[in-house]
Amino acid sequence: MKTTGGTDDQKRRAGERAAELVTDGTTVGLGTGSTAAFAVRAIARAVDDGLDVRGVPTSFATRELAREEGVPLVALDEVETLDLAIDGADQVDDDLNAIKGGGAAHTREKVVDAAADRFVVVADPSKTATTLDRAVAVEVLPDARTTVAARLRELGGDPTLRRAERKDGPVVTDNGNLVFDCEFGPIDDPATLSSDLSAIPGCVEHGLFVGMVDEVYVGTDDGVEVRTRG
Ligand SMILES: O=C(CO)[C@H](O)[C@H](O)COP(=O)(O)O
Repeated sequence: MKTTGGTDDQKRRAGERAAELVTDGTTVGLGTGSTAAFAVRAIARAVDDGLDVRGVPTSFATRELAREEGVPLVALDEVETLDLAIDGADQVDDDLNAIKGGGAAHTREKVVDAAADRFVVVADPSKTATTLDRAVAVEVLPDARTTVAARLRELGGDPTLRRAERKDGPVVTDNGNLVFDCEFGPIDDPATLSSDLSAIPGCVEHGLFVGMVDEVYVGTDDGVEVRTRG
């Protein structure tokens, strides 16, 4: 489920500006998606120039990209905290709450992004909104998909099992689980919805990132707009 309407130039500006935050000795979370990929490539160029960093990938796809580009990696289970995480988003509201999971990587993304001292989202203008209203990705244990779907409907959601492209059947996450895309309409109270989703047995993780983002770098046609929480 890709939801982006931004241009590659906008994404590149955001990703490259965020990569400038990486300094010598930084342990950096490497996000997933086309915008975060620009940051990963920029970090790789800095590594080529002698920068000493350790990247923590948030997905199989990002691990592959970082390896190809030459970013030194450390596994998620080897770090307690990170200095910085740079990640994309599907939507960000005025309070810097975000919806993630368009690449079905939101579970590891949330672990990495939450463990970082500073979490920067890289985005293009199509991702910004006053109120979150995109479908929320919900990763579920396969055997819990029926009960979780029922609980999501009780919360007012309309869940659809995410289907794979170029494979018959559902998307299977890097963790071996399934994903619902759940429409809630405009989300007026993201914090309450986040807590309600987290409380569903069998919900491994959902894509609402509430109160986690420190800054959003929005790449535009002629620069980067920096939004800061508070
Ligand atoms: O949350 C994500 C993956 O799970 C991505 O960061 C999000 O989907 C944005 O991707 P893109 O930059 O390609 O639009």
